[in-house]
Amino acid sequence: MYNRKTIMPMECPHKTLKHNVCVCNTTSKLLLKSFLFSFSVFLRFFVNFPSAKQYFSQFQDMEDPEEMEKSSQLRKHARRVMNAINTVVENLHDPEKVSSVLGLVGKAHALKYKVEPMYFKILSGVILEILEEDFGECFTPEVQTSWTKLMAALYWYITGAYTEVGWLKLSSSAV
Ligand code: HEM
Repeated sequence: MYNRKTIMPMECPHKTLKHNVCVCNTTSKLLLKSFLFSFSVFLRFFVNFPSAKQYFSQFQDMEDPEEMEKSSQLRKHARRVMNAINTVVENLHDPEKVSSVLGLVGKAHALKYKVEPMYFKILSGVILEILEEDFGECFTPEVQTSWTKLMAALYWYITGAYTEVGWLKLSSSAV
């Protein structure tokens, strides 16, 4: 069973930076597959940015984090997000695959769920925040740079898909 202390080994073997973007497959895979990690990310995301809940029918009116925790929709989405990011990490050597995975995510969120793209940027910030808090000394400046680049790449591909489908409000409204 993973916990926050064990999902990231003390000596992260991030000697093989891929395209200068990510840490290393082993570390990030363990991390991204960790339920605890994805769960902390999404709880904080929805507690600190409650307007993001508007897209989720099951918990849009919930305020109590303990109640939100039980939502199967929240859990399922957290898992999907981490799986998608993990697929990106595993395919950093293959830009076409990365583009196709994130293109589909972008198009679904623009056309089907109509999510304001700014929420992707906010979510990236929360992911980076929790990584820094939970992994302290393992989150070295080098690792931080890698994750920041990964998050920026994600945002770039996803918003590229938004633009492709004609979503023009990329720098919109307040949260
Ligand atoms: C990197 C960030 C994200 C990734 C990789 C991601 C990934 C996914 C995936 C794979 C699905 C299922 C796709 C489908 O139905 O075709 C999904 C569904 C969904 N996503 Fe995201 N997502 C992300 C961020 C967000 C954000 C920021 C929001 C809103 C604030 C959001 C709202 C939704 C909603 C409402 C659904 C449908 C949920 C349901 O039907 O239960 N997603 N997401």
